Amino acid sequence: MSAPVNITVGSHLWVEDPEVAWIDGEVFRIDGQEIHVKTTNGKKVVTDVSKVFLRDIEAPTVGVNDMTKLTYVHEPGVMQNLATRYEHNEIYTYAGNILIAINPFQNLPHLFDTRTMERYKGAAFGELSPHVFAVADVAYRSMINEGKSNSILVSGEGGAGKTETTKKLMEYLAHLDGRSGTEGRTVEQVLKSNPVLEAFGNAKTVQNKNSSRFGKFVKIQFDKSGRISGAAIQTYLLERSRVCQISYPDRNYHCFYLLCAAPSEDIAEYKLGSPESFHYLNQSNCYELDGVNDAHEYLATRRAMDIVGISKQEQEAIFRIVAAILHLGNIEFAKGKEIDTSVIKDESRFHLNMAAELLMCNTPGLEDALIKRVKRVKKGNVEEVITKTLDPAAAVFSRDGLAKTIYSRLFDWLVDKINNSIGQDPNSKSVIGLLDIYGFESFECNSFEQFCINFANEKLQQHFNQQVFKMEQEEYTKEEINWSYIEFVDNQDVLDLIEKRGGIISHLDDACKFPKSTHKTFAQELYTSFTNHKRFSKPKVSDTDHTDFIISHCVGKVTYQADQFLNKNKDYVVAEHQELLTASKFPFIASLFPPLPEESSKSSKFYSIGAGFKLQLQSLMETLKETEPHYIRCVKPNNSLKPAIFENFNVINQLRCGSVVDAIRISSAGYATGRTFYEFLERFDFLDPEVLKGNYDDKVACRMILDKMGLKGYQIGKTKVFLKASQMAELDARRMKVLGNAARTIQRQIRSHIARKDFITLRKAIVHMQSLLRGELARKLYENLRREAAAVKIEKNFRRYIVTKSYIALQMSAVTLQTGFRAMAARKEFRFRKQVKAVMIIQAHWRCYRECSYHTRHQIKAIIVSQFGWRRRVARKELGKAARETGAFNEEKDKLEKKVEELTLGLQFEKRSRIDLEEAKSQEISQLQNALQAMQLQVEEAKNQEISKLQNALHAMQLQVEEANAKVIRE
Ligand SMILES: Nc1ncnc2c1ncn2[C@@H]1O[C@H](COP(=O)(O)OP(=O)(O)OP(=O)(O)O)[C@@H](O)[C@H]1O
Repeated sequence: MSAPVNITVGSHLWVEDPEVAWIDGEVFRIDGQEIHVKTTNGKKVVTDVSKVFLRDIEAPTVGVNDMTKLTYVHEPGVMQNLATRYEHNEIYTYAGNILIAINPFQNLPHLFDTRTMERYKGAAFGELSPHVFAVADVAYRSMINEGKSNSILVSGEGGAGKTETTKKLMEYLAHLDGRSGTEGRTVEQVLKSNPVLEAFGNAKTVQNKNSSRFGKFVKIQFDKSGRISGAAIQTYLLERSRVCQISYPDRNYHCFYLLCAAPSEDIAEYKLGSPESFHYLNQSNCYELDGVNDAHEYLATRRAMDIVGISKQEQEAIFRIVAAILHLGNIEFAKGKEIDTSVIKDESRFHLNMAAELLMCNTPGLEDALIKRVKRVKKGNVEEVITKTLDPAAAVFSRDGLAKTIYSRLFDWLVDKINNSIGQDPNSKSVIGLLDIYGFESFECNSFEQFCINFANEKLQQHFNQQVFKMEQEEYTKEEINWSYIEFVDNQDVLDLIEKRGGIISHLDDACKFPKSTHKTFAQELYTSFTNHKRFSKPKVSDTDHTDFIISHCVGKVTYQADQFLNKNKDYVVAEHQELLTASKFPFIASLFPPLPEESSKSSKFYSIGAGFKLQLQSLMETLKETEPHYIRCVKPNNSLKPAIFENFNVINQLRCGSVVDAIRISSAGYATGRTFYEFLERFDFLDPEVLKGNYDDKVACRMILDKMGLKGYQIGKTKVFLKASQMAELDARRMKVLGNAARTIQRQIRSHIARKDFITLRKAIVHMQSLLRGELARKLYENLRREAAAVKIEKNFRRYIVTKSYIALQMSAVTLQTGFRAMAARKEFRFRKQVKAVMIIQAHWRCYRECSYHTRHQIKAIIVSQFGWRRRVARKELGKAARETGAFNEEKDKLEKKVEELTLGLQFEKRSRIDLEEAKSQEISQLQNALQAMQLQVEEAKNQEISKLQNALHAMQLQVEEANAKVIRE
């Protein structure tokens, strides 16, 4: 970092401060090289001009998105910018190619919700505020457009937020995939498997209560159409020592505590107790995590296992092993009767039995595997077997070795199982790799784990350097463009020190192979071999027994304690352990320890963890080299008390570890893109139609395009065009515009063509469908009409039948009635006639009688009259004669008169009786007429009643017929 030269009195500067790293102040005096500054905390500082940095007092109050835009790129400026942004909850900032992600230590849901993902989908890089989604989107688009695999390297110190960031990246890629349901579940499966991996691979550390104790590289595979088609998780270097050794405030792997908090039936089955009762857990007095309920987590882990496809039996087996490891840890050893021998303490027998029961191997077998070693010594042609009992310390070592071996095999099994459940796509050509690997570690006590972690980080740093600095700058030189070189720390020498033949790892392997080696001889070897190595040193301590050594890593010096290096580097399964576990009656355990070939099963074969890790890293680097890298550097603020969070050296160290400041410089000074003329023309030739028409040399054509676009400050090398990120962005924007227009025109044409084609097909289909439908409708209509006509006909016939039937019935009844009436009338007539005849006869007789009597009377009368006359004449004659005889005559006359009078009276009486007879006759006739009339009325009434009954019946019948018709029509 070079100091500014244009400093005057009144300039605002950053000066170093022993407490807060950098503090700002104002220059009040300049004495040659000495600068006098009044700092904002009221101090007056005198410092050298080379140790101060100009402060941009006009810097935006909310900071800048991309630190290449900072007026002054230097450490305090970068720190200030990050701190300002962090205060505004802006946790992401670009530093050239790198995304700096500061751990917010709080949930910021608005930053990661689906709407935010949608916004970043396809958005041009830099268009929106910096975000982890933008990095994932760029990687995805680059993979799709360039057909090249991409990788996102997430680094940072423990607890900086690497794992969380990786999860967000996966969530975004799953969102881009946009599928739900059973398809496209790959990334979700990876995400869902996290709780399982975390339960077995994460633990509480000083820095992070959920620290991943293994490195992870998740390869997300894509098919030709850019859809996720598979994924694979590769894990690195699980911290095995943690299983047996922890110190406050760390915890062991979460799974042990989860099992101790399991439901009572599980606890009873595995004969477990509280974590305090187990040696592997009670070495640290920390058992619980703030805000975490282990009982709930146990169930959540079980659920996650279900999702990942780990069967219930497998889950039982897994937790059985975890319980067995806890019991193993409680086996203690006492000195045996013979010197340098050991026996299992009586009070540990319970745990020995439990461990044997859970591992399903016989107890004496386990006891022997823990404390006895069998050696085969060849004497001539005879092989002699010597059994040696281990001393207590070696037995403890053997016990811990067994626990670690079982645990690491279990972890590897889990990773394999998860990979099988996710599924890989063998045909996938494009991959996005997400690397979540531990950052540089430098503690008070650094052992083999820190050595490996820091080795991995040196490797990644080299990869980063090669990508960002070395290759780029080498290319500028090769292309002979105007370029001022930026110094960067090349770490090849550190890597040589560690991994090269004759380096620390090979010394370590040699020491491991040589039975008499100790950590002291190993350290001594290192001291002598690397006395003059500028990256290696020996601490200046008076203690001659110490075995520490210092490596000057690219981020600073780290002192390692070599005393556990040999033990920790050895990965082998003791032959006795292997034999015991292979013979386990528990198939799951036996499958974790498949039988070894005959010769290797007899002795324990050593496998170097360091060398294995080196190979793993080499393969990882090979993979990364084939990908387009993107970097995310996670930073962990010291505390959450804003704004003082950055006023500490730790954060500065993290930025230095990531070479953040240098990366910003190179990004702002360098050229983000260098493309060959061919590539450039292939991408941008259509920006200048003249280039397309003419037959220009590639270099000239490139220049023509760049000039036409009005770009300044680009460089044209021997074979490549070099552009700054902003220029590339400008060209890309224009390209996108032209392509967009062209695409729109093509789309318009194609859409109209497709639409027309679709329309014609649709119309044809519709017409066809219509004709089919119409035919169907007509057929239906015809059928309906036919049915209707049939119904009408049936109805008609039915009605006719009903009506005819009722008519016939009516007619019959009418005829019957008529017959009845007629018969009655006839009888009546007959009776009447008979009566009339009788009456007439009576009348005739009566008249006859009357006439006769009249005649008789008149005859009598006439006779009488004529008699009277005669007699009168006779009388007269006699009267005359009497007159002559007078008296006699008068008397006679009186007598006669009396007789006349009597006759008159008789006549009157006769008349009166005749009248009476007449009256009686007329009365009888009127009575007969009345009776006839009444009879006629009765007949009429009966007839009417019968007719109305018939009519009602007819009406009801008609209703029935109509109803039947309606039913037929409805059907
Ligand atoms: N983006 C984020 N939003 C909210 N909290 C976060 C975020 N990133 C990290 N954290 C918090 O920081 C803690 C540590 O994060 P994480 O486990 O990702 O760190 P790490 O870098 O992977 O650590 P280690 O190397 O120890 O595994 C998380 O448990 C979480 O509480």
